[in-house]
Amino acid sequence: MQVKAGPLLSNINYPADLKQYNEDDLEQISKELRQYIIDVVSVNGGHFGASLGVVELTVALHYALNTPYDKLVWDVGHQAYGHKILTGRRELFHTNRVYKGISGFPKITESEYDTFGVGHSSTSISAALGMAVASQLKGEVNRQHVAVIGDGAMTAGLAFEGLNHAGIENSNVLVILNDNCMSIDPNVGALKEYLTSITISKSYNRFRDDISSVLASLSKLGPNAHKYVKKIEKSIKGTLLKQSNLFEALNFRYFGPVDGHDVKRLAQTIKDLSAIPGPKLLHCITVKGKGFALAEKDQTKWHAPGLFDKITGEIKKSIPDKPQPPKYQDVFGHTMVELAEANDKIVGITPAMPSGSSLNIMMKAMPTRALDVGIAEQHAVTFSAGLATQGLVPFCNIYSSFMQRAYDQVIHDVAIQKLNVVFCLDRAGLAGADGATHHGAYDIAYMRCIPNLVISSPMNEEELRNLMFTAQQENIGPFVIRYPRGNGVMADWKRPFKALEIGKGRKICDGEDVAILTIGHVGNFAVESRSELNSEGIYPAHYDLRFVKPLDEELLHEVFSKYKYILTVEDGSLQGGVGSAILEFMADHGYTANVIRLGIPDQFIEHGEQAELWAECGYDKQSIIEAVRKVAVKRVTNTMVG
Ligand SMILES: Cc1ncc(C[n+]2csc(CCOP(=O)(O)OP(=O)(O)O)c2C)c(N)n1
Ligand SMILES: CC(=O)[C@@H](O)[C@H](O)COP(=O)(O)O
Ligand SMILES: [Mg+2]
Repeated sequence: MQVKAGPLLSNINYPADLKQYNEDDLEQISKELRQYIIDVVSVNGGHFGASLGVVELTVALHYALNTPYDKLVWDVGHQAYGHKILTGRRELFHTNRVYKGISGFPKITESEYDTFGVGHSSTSISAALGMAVASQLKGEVNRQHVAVIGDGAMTAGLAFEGLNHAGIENSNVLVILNDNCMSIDPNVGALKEYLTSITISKSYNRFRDDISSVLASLSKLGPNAHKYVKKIEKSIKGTLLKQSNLFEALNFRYFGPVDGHDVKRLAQTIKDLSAIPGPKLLHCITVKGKGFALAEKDQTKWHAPGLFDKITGEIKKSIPDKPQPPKYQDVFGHTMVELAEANDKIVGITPAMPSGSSLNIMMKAMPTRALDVGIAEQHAVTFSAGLATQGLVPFCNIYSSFMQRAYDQVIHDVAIQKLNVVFCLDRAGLAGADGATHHGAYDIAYMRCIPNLVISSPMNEEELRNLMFTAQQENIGPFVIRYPRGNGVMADWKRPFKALEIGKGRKICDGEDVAILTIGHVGNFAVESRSELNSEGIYPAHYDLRFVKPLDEELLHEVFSKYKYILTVEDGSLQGGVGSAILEFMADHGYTANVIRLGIPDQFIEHGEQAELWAECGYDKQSIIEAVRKVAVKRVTNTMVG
């Protein structure tokens, strides 16, 4: 749905248009930009609070900088809607995150203003530094390199690796720390406490005022201004502040805290800072959800609320004809509490996704036994390993695509030492509207090659519970359970726990000619395909593998000795996935059969509804029907039982 922009915003297609306006118009432009984001996101969905919080910062940056010559890098990118609207995509913004529409994150192929593709957090400082060093090496002059990073993203080790390096490079990098005290859930950790303390500390406020007056006089001082700043800095700050300010100690010049909603002052400050060479950090205080009262009040709920009524703030729920099964994440959350009540060794860990993983259910019920460790996947894994060395049973819940960050930790800290860590990989498979950066496409392939791991995937909620129950038993070793974004299939999922035999799959039905082998939730697509195929006289067998590793060899010997065609279906990359494992089994045991593999092809899949993407990749119900039809022989009658 197309939405009309306000009178000033409708004249702005690119930053050059913005620059035609007077500084005094920036407030009105910010107002219209904020309203435009509200208007579109309310009917289209997407991330919300983060973009509202940086409206003024976005306007100020594009007003003060010379983008795209100056390089502006957004961290995570979920806050970059204003940036998209001001850089040639206002008219397209209604297609944000829609299948074949524009991406919800900055993307290098989408616009020259998107300097770096993002989606995963905490990359901005390293990327901006890389650009700044490249500028130096290429002899480019007067180019600014700006990283805008949130306080949540700043909790990651990667952000500190970037700061640590930038502090000795003397490159032209400005880090803007967008501090709203929030990650998706409230931000956590000692850094957050430090940022709060410098925000309220009197000496820093005094320091901020001193710096502000220096900056105010800068424009009068001309091109040699930075020399004066250095001199004054020396006398104001001395070693005392350097020692007491984390960023100063890392050789950054620290400015702030400043009001991140005072657009005019922000624009002036950014212009002034551009005249100062070397690494600088501007600490901006903003409010996530700014300008939409409910979003300011419940910032977690309004991080990405779905569709809503922009007047009443009512979040719209699509009303299904029948009650929906629960989300896999909620089954995980409730089951954690049940298991932890019975087993006091269990601990829950999430790197900054309490709501997304539903570990918040356990955090509420057992606050000392469920921990949010910040956006720190590597730490989450090694911390879990540490817990496991002491006989505890950590359930470390990480979205499949974010687990890519912690690969070495899985191998080096957990698998080699065969520690009892349970990895619950949520959002495994195609994640939907977040697109290529967030699809959990690779976990099967990248985990399958690691010795000592058990890798499993439940076909429904009961299986998820039973796999969790199985994984927490003593001396099981590292255990991976992968499950997708969204709902399961069972109304009555809360059934008594049952231990599953590791490496054992199950036969769902016998058949003729073709055997379908599935792993995880996509097994339901095969079940759904059956009635249509049966009505045509086609009767494929169906097996749910349940374990990717170890494979159920007995089951596979049965399949290869009975069926001519074997169709594998997985919600993961074909390269190195379950289908590949079946081909390896076939080669290792000298079988010959026609193995047809359905899954994610060797390309990055863009954004859209999950169902659209499953169809595009060719492993939804319809694709299974078509693949089986191509090879199966039609029978007039059949005696097979389902
Ligand atoms: C590596 C990684 N882990 C987790 C996430 C999920 N995530 C997206 S935004 C976000 C919170 C970011 O907080 P902050 O940087 O402060 O930005 P804000 O939303 O507050 O503006 C998280 C945890 C991610 N995108 N990347
Ligand atoms: C930007 C980001 O990484 C998160 O906000 C992500 O979009 C969450 O995804 P879910 O909605 O699947 O929790
Ligand atoms: Mg934040």
